[in-house]
Amino acid sequence: MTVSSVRNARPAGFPPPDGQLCFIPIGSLELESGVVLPDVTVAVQRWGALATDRDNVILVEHALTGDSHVTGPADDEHPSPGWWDGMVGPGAPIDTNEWCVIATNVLGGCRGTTGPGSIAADGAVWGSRFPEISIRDQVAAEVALADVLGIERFSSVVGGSMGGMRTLEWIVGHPDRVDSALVLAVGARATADQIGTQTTQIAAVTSDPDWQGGDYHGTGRIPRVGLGLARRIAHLTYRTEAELDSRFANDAQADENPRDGGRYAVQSYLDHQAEKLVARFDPATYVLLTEAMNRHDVGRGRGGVAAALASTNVPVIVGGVDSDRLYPLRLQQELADGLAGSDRLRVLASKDGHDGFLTEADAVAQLLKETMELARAARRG
Ligand SMILES: CC(=O)SCCNC(=O)CCNC(=O)[C@H](O)C(C)(C)COP(=O)(O)OP(=O)(O)OC[C@H]1O[C@@H](n2cnc3c(N)ncnc32)[C@H](O)[C@@H]1OP(=O)(O)O
Ligand SMILES: N[C@@H](CCO)C(=O)O
Repeated sequence: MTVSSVRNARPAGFPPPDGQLCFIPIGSLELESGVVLPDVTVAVQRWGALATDRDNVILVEHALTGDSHVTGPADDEHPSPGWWDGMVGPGAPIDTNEWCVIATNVLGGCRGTTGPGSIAADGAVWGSRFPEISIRDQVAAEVALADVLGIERFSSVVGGSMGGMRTLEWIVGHPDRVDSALVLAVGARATADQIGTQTTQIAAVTSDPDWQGGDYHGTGRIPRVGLGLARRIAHLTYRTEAELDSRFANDAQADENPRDGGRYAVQSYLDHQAEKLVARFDPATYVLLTEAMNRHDVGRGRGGVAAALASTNVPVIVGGVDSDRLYPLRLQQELADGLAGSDRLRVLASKDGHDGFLTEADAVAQLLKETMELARAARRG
């Protein structure tokens, strides 16, 4: 569907405005690989009212293990509180008195959008038959969703980490449909270090005997041990050496002795992070999305990173965390230098490393407010 035909499209079943989870069919999706994925459904939440001419919509993009639940408490539908709780709402940095905010669960996800744990047309779980996807495919699903909802342009697209990858793909691949953006804690392409740690995480999951080639759904055996190991490896890359040492040093976990089969405090902490993820996340989605991040390269098929970044002039705020060892600041500096719509790099000071894009609420709020200024200026036009 072209942009001009979207302008007059009638939104069928626009998501309710109260953050309630709803499911929107978007039809078939042709992937970058040429494979056609049929009957795709996207899980969506919405906050705030849609303006009459639909020119006030903000798209918020979640990271690897997030979902559409950007804000609000945990409840029956949402096992965790919103991952940017307080950033969206009346009077919040993305003020729903002004903006209509939409968040999706990513293509390939396990929180309502079609993914490897979904049922295919033959009535069986997709499992290992689910095709490989790219970050660009994830954005293609969101473009199709926007078409279905009759949203011609987003006033802003914002996200960090894997959400930042999708935001970048939006402004480079669809600059005519985005008025402004916030790109946080990410780079233009996957680095060797990221691919190294991420392929190791994938190996942890797929070498679990319960993985069963990816066809474990419905067997009663889930590769929980492998996913837990992957999360422990990942979590270490999300934090910093200094923060971990200041919290845990070489302490034993309370009432345990590592010399006697007990655990270190940091070991117990990682066990806890692993248990929490295993309780809420599908291992096949973890593998699929991690491989999509390995392939992230905004320059692919566009003449390389520099040409891709130079090809868009969407006004954009680029931010990074000073202690991020997974997505170090040099990667955001490259974005800030290469994107014509960026004036300079914003640096968030944090002890938390990559997770700073989730934990540094005041600094993130400030960047969101700056981004909303860009969106407002474009809306005033
Ligand atoms: C972008 C997204 O969408 S992701 C979706 C939400 N994000 C996640 O779930 C990511 C996984 N978690 C994280 O990355 C981080 O925990 C964050 C970013 C959510 C929060 O970071 P912080 O506030 O710094 O929390 P921190 O890393 O200290 O973890 C605290 C938890 O560790 C537990 N903990 C601390 N020390 C120990 C220990 N020695 N042994 C066991 N557990 C411990 C705490 O009890 C707390 O548990 P709880 O989360 O169940 O309440
Ligand atoms: N804590 C984040 C890290 C990845 O950006 C997540 O779990 O999605």
